[in-house]
Amino acid sequence: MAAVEYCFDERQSLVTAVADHISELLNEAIIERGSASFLVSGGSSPQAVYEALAERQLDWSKVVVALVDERWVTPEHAASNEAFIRRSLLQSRAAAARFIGMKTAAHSAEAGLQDCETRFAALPPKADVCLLGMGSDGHTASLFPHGEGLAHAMSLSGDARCAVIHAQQSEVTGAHTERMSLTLPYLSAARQRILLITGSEKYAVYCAAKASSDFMSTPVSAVLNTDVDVYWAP
Ligand SMILES: O=C1O[C@H](COP(=O)(O)O)[C@@H](O)[C@H](O)[C@H]1O
Repeated sequence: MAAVEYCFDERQSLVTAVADHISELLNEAIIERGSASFLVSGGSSPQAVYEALAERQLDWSKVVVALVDERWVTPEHAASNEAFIRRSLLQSRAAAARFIGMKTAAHSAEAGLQDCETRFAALPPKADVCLLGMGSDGHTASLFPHGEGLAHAMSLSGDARCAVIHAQQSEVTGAHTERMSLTLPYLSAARQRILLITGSEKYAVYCAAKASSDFMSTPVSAVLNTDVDVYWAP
């Protein structure tokens, strides 16, 4: 298991390379298995990749797009990852894709967990592509350092796909500490993981995470312990 790094001089080349890689993988999945599943992250880093992907010629009607994590806010909220994916990815050609979000009508993430698990049961045991981001605190998806629920979400013995996380409030989380996340086992089962990182501050966090086995302090370290392609640009 290893992380393979692809470094670029500037962001546009990174965006094109990641969009090329993902569209190839989705296309191969459609040819080989008749459909493709794509696990997507929120955050600021992937926006340009999603906008590029939305224009790619793929049979998007055979693609299921599903979130890796969500803040427990309604899809109308400015901080909603679902809203972000609908705005950036599910446009143009990619509007034909099916979407699985995490926020339910339930008043809390705990109360919504079972419905969320039911939604994600529609996905195959191994999703085809999983695009992850990383926060400057070493979180990925909503696996936040020392978050409540983290040990359960990271436990390799469980077969749950979704988990509730209560992150510790920080500059990174803002007010949105109540989260739903895919579990480490389900993220790790994907046929291909891609970690997208931009900027020198995050590169330093990534290097430290790669050298660490303290998964509770830097959850992204657990992903770096699997086969993952890491794409970086300044
Ligand atoms: O909270 C989140 O942050 C991470 C990283 O986002 P970025 O803005 O630093 O790129 C993201 O991967 C995750 O999906 C999101 O909910």
